[in-house]
Amino acid sequence: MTVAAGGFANAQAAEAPCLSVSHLSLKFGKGCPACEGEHAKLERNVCPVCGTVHAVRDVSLEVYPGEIIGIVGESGSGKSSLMKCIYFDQQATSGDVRALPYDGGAENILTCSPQQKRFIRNSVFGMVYQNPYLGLRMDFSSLSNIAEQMIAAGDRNVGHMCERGYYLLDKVNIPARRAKDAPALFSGGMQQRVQIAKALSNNPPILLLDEVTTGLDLSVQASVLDLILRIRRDFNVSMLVVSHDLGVIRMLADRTFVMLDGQVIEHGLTDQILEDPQHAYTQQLVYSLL
Ligand SMILES: Nc1ncnc2c1ncn2[C@@H]1O[C@H](COP(=O)(O)OP(=O)(O)OP(=O)(O)O)[C@@H](O)[C@H]1O
Repeated sequence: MTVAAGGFANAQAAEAPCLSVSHLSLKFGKGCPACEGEHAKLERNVCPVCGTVHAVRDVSLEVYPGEIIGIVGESGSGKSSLMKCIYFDQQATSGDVRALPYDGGAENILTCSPQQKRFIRNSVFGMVYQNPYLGLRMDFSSLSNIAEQMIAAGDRNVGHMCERGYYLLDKVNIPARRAKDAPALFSGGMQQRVQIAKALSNNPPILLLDEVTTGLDLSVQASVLDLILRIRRDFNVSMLVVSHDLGVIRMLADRTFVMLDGQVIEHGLTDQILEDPQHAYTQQLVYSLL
């Protein structure tokens, strides 16, 4: 198993996407002839005949090195399910996902063994959840949270873990004097910053961020968004950012995919989507932002 950390050295690799998702689908239920295939008839994302929920339908996207891709859509559109499938929190029903940093993208990582998936989760991806309770051990110190992630990737050098922990906490603006405090004692914005530091522990080339600013005060939200942009610049990581808030996507994403009822209904450069939305739903989203 090999992983190229923190971006790609040669120009050829920089041309290739670091993450490719092809025809990814996730359904809850068995499906039936009425809801499968090209002429499927669904009510929103639900089959009116068998009740199967088609949470993600045939989604394809590519993320290039150093790029931030935004996924936007209303609640229930399938954004989080898509992210969960990529990070193996949820088993996709079908599809193909390749990560260039993992064996040069030779394998569909959805079909990897549990051991390979653990490696990919620890070393190729860094995950930041909306709910910090999912990403952090609230009663461990912030330093221990980072060390835990490094141990999971095979690091056993206490000095190295400590050094990296202080370095990353400093990068996310957590002062050294709070490094031994548990995240349970921190504000929501600080918890998200510790989650970001933990996600960066093993220098993963791809960060996955799921509604990371939802529920935070506006000023705290702005500081976390600034931090994310700084992290992209300093660590040269690619990011997949999920949010229901087009304002967040506008600030972060180079390209944007709009999801509705499990499908991508529109995608393009974020500026293009904002200036000239084509789909009626995207137009509604954009006008509500003005
Ligand atoms: N375990 C499950 N069983 C059945 N349906 C599910 C399950 N998990 C999710 N869904 C459905 O899948 C669809 C997509 O959900 P998902 O959470 O991905 O949406 P979302 O766009 O991320 O919305 P939110 O931000 O509210 O989570 C929704 O219709 C949801 O009800």
